Amino acid sequence: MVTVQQRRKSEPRESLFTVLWRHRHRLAPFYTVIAVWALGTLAFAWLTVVTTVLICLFLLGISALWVGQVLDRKIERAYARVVVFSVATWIVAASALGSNHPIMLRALVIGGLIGAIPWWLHRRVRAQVRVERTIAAWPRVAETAGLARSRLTGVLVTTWGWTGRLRLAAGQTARDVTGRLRTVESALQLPVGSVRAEPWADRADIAVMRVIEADPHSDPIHWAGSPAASIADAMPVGPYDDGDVCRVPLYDRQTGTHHALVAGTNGSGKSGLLNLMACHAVTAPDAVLWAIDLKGGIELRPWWPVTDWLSTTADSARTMLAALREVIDMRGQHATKRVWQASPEQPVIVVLIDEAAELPVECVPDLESVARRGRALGVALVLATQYPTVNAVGSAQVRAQLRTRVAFRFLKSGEASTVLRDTTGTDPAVIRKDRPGCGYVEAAGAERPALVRCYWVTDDLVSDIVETWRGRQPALDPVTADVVSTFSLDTDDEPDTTPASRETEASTAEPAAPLAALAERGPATRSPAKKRLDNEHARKALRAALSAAGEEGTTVEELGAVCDRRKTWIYRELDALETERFAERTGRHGYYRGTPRLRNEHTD
Ligand SMILES: Nc1ncnc2c1ncn2[C@@H]1O[C@H](COP(=O)(O)OP(=O)(O)OP(=O)(O)O)[C@@H](O)[C@H]1O
Repeated sequence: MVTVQQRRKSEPRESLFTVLWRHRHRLAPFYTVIAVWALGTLAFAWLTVVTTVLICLFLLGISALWVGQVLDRKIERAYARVVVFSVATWIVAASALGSNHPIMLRALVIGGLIGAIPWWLHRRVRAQVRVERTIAAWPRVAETAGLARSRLTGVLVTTWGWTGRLRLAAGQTARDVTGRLRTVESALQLPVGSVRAEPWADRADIAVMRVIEADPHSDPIHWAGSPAASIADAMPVGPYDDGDVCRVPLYDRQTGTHHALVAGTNGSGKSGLLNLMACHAVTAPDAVLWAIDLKGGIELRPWWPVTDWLSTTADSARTMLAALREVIDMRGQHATKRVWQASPEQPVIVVLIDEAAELPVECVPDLESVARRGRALGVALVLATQYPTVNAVGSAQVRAQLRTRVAFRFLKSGEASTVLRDTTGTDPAVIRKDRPGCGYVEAAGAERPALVRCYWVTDDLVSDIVETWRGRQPALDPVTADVVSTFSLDTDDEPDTTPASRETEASTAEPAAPLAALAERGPATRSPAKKRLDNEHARKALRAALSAAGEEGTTVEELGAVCDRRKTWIYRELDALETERFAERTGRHGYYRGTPRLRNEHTD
């Protein structure tokens, strides 16, 4: 029997060059010192001191920019800048004194040693050294794991571990690697579950191997709050378990909107993801948010000030879907391009539906129609449900249109296939219960079968975003606005004041004239058949309401009810009135009043 030692002896001896290359990260400070000495020698031999200074200043400028771009940690940037500056100073001095001058040599050796210590202690370098050892040991590991003759190449150390390409022997595939992950972990003495493998899309004989040394999913990851520059930008959902960020498109300019199905058991993180999508939609300058929350508004109601339409009951959801269907009809008739081109003048409508299974069955034809035709006409549907059965999402037709799929935790293994098209290597039933927001994502550009932890948007963050973005959403395009204006604004579309609280307010307060008229009219329910005020009358009503609001002022919601318009229209008009100095904000948040100028105009 051949022992490990005998086998090692029989292996061919490596050349000095291979050894120096393999240990390049550990030996980098020595290589740098030699390179600096050589540059000093060249500068002394060929350049004047002035030329050397100019070249060094130029290189210092470039490296300062480069360091700022490449290194994300302050301490790393500081280290790099000190090293670059010291090297430049030494080369300039060497161009005057010569690099073999005893003082220069002493400075180089001492400086090199001082610079090398933080380098050797650095976490990433130590990780790199560990990786180099793994690469060296790979032929033996591969043999033990049944992947003989495979080679580990292109290894990169990441924040969370390392990633490499496994070049497989003829006949081996990525599936062979996934089947042997536990053996590989054992041979490399790594924790269970820390090695992942995925196929390489371009070549069947290459697998991507990832080793996770620190788990990026161990704690909730708060949303960083970056606004979307456009709804056409893919939305960052959260990091995969190797730290790469998963991005999901809600819309793209070539193929239109991407409808989505979000499913998982209760408490698995569906509403969290809807909140993340709401952040994306309300901060994008070319999208408006419509939302149906059939949990009575508990999840999406906080977004109401920045939504264009929020429904919290089955009845108003039915109205919204009927309106959407008509919007699509009209957009289709007026469309000049094959795919809706989102812009602030013609925004995409992002429709979030929480608890889609609660939608009344009468909605199904409208939902089917919107799912089928909305893609090319700027309507993005996102359905969240605990039960991803055909019935829960309306029909097989609707489900077929939901091209983005997100599967959070399920109770049973088989359930994954009701959401994900490809369940190889994924099992949402084994997602840890204490990791809400973890799930598998299938979307254009996000096909990896790896776990993602969605960014978490806290309630405080939702309030902050709503306050910051209030009034900044685009107005609906005229075609859509015309259609929407013929649909009723049900009482539950105005959830800041429940019907009950509105009754109390009406009986206790003494509202200004137009608002009193509203109170007399009762709750703001309109029949779908009733036509709205035209724009001219709505503008007159707005001016009258503002001038009647007195010093106290009035809210956008109340103005919306008086003028028969949604908030985006009111905000746009208020902006114009503010510019003309006819309206102003009172000191109280969200309250507006007419200026003396407007009041005088009205008295006249
Ligand atoms: N991405 C996340 N990161 C961290 N914690 C999360 C995340 N998503 C959700 N949670 C936590 O899990 C809880 C439940 O999440 P959520 O309400 O989104 O679940 P759900 O799937 O919508 O549940 P249900 O179907 O019962 O409404 C949240 O209150 C929050 O504490």
